[in-house]
Amino acid sequence: MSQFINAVDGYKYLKSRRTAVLAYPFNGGQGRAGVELGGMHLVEHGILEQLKEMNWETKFSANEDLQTLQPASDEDIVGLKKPRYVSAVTKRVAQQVSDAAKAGDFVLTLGGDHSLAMGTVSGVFDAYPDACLIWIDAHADINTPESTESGNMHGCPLSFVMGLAGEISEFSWIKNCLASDRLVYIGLRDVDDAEKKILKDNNIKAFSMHHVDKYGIGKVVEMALDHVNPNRDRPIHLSFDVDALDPSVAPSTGTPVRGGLTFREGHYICEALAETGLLVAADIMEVNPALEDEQAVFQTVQVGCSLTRCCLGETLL
Ligand SMILES: NC(=[NH2+])NCCC[C@H](N)C(=O)O
Ligand SMILES: [Mn+2]
Ligand SMILES: [Mn+2]
Repeated sequence: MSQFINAVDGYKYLKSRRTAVLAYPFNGGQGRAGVELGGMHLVEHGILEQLKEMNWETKFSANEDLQTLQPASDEDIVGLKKPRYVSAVTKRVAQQVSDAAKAGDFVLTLGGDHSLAMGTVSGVFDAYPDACLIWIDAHADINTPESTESGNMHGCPLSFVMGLAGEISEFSWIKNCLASDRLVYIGLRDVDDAEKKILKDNNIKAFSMHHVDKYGIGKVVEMALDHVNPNRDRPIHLSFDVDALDPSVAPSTGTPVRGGLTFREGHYICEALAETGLLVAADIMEVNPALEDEQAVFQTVQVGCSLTRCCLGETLL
């Protein structure tokens, strides 16, 4: 395709075969300790070497100093927990993601909890305003400050980037960058009543596990792309919460829900998106190595690494 003058090995929007790997040791968007260790576990499991082996140059940021962004006091705002900490961290995420995307790198974000996506989505859409977002999750993560029952901001990131969260001065840096027809979900099975109303009112396309069973994952990914990317020309941001996978596949995560994607369905999604040549960024979120036994942690970290490699083309022939 001639419009993609910088096409790099099938990745049409990248300027070189380089991945910016951004790890964020952050757990402030939810209540369970350990999720801050997820990204480094993927690194210790060898994700950087694996990508090098696949001929990707990697540029790694560990963001070990995130704690310094935590304010001394952080009172709830409209029921949101740790709002200032989440805002400060995700603001940094947005800047780093935007810089890397503008440099033409593939942006790989390793969480940490899913509130980090306030930053990744802000950053990707700053660099690529025409992008679309594919959100793989058991949950919709679109609660507003008013609708959230838990107050955990990992259940809210999408309402902030879609302009549904209302005016909160602490989050005034976040732009309404994501239109409702540029978002599609796959894997949903635990959606709050208030979130169902938000999805309906805003006409947001969602493929639940029911649809995966009904149509099969191949057809679901095709329908998802038809919705957000009908001409197959927009950059794609994939945000993958490992709790989309069945707990038998990815047990070490903070909010597991039974009846999830199989190992192959999860990998198929990553492969099919890599195959479009339009993928510019991927988030691998909510791996919590403090949960379940050693074997479960190994399995979850391993699956996080293999999903990542599929996004970067490992299994394409
Ligand atoms: N990223 C996640 N695992 N989110 C879980 C969110 C659960 C629930 N809907 C909430 O808002 O608290
Ligand atoms: Mn989830
Ligand atoms: Mn999530």
